[in-house]
Amino acid sequence: MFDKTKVDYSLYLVTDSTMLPPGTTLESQVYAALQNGVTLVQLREKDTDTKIFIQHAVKVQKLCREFKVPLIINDRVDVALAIDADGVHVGQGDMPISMVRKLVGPDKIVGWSVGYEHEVQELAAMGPQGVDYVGLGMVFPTNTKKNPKKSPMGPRGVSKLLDTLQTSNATWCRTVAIGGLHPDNIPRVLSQMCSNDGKRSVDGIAVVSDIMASSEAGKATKRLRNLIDSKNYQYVDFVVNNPESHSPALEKEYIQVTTLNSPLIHHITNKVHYNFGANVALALGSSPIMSEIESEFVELSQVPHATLLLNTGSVAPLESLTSAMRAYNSAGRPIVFDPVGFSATSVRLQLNSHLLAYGQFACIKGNAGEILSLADLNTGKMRGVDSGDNGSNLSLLVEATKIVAFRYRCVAVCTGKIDVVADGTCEGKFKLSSGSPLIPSQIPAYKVECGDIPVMGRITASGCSLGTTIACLVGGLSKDQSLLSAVLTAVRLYKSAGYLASSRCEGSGSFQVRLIDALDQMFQGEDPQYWKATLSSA
Ligand SMILES: Nc1ncnc2c1ncn2[C@@H]1O[C@H](COP(=O)(O)OP(=O)(O)O)[C@@H](O)[C@H]1O
Ligand SMILES: Cc1ncsc1CCOP(=O)(O)O
Ligand SMILES: [Mg+2]
Repeated sequence: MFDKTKVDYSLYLVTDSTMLPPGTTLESQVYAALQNGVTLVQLREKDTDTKIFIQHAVKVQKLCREFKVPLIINDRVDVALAIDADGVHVGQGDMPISMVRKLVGPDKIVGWSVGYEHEVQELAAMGPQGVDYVGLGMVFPTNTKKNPKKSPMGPRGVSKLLDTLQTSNATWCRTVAIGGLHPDNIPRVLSQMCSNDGKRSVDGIAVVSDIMASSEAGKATKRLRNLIDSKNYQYVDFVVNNPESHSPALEKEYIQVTTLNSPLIHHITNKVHYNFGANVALALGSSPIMSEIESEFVELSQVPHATLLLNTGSVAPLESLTSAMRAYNSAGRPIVFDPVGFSATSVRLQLNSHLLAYGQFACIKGNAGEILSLADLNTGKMRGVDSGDNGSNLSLLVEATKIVAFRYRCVAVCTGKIDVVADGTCEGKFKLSSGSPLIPSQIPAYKVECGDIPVMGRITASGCSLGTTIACLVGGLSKDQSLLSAVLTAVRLYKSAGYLASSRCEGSGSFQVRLIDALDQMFQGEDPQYWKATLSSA
């Protein structure tokens, strides 16, 4: 009998014998998985005759006992009782939890599939005698569930369910994330799935096809085991921690390295920003390419120092944006994300939420309306792409920027009269079960300001072109330099250039030209007095 309070949920194999590769059996796959680090097994064999199901269950149970790993039976409470399994897992449409518990008794493990906050509240109301753990999902679409009833929730959706577990004090209940989890997304989702209080992350992940459909199930399991145990998600090929303190001398070094490396800045952006963005990149010693040609994305992402600026102002097709994101994430190259008009329309909200669910961004930048919306702190709906009345008090904007940085494990930038920068990367580290290395309020945040420069907010693509500036400095990074410092340098450079240009222009028309002049001069020149914007802790 297992002490169900001591179950290790970290790597949960859910079986499916419909996807076995030739030459393997259900038992051989389970055995290879048990040998290489699976910590819990669920026998889930839909549409199998009871007799055959029981035959498999007895064999698998024997294997699990050899490795001291609990065996959970999916759906079939009768089979679980018949073989004295260690527990049972039921879905929302299966036998009610109260009946399951009555049949299996208090010591067996009872698991429940959960996808909505009200289902979490329901389990919380049952108390500890109800559900012992929940399968949260589906995180992403998966072919092991026919006609999924729910749209994929992504790591953000799981985090919301973790929030509900926290707010409903279901402290006893453990959690596993399930649905479309594979090596290319597991580190990312493990680093992003966390309650907003920073205290609870998932206790593990459930996988199906990566093991069951693999002709090398043992090797596949070991790879998953290593990803989970690494507790580290280094999503770009330079450091995401920030050992050095920021200084003008450091900024000069970052500018020099950008000039030296002349990063390729791949823009997928809105039509308004095209020309302006390309010229800003050139002024900053970088090499712009504006391309929505999907068939060249992988090739572009492999160019040394390639960086993607994903700006959804006039949205390109979702498939195109997603494939670009996947290419740069796979290449370990940074993506700067500008979700223009994030909540202005349901189309934009859905598109940007999809991108946030499927990709990792090095930097997410937006105006006050966009950042407040991303942090679920926007009282109203954005009107168009402009920030709206961003008279919101600075402390709210700082809080929102920290939340965005925390949720998406990136450096977040909120623009306005005062720009806010927050580093939620937590040095790429994550923890199972016990939340995040940092909670939102502990996220380091900075202010960059240079007084009121109204003209900066009155030209279009000025925010977009800050995105280009950030992409240039981030793209130029060498291996031992830090993401945060590159973003801080970009924001201070751009704000200072805006100040300089505003003192030279005759109005918003000439401001844009003067801005490029100022960027060009400041980037090439040695005049520290141009760097008027101040950086301070927020
Ligand atoms: N009133 C202002 N004073 C100083 N800088 C500003 C002001 N308004 C905007 N900016 C700067 O202009 C750029 C665009 O900011 P914002 O208008 O918030 O973004 P967007 O163009 O995406 O709506 C940012 O670099 C920001 O720092
Ligand atoms: C006007 C407009 N419409 C779609 S994108 C865009 C430009 C937005 O640029 P920015 O975010 O820099 O103001
Ligand atoms: Mg903008």
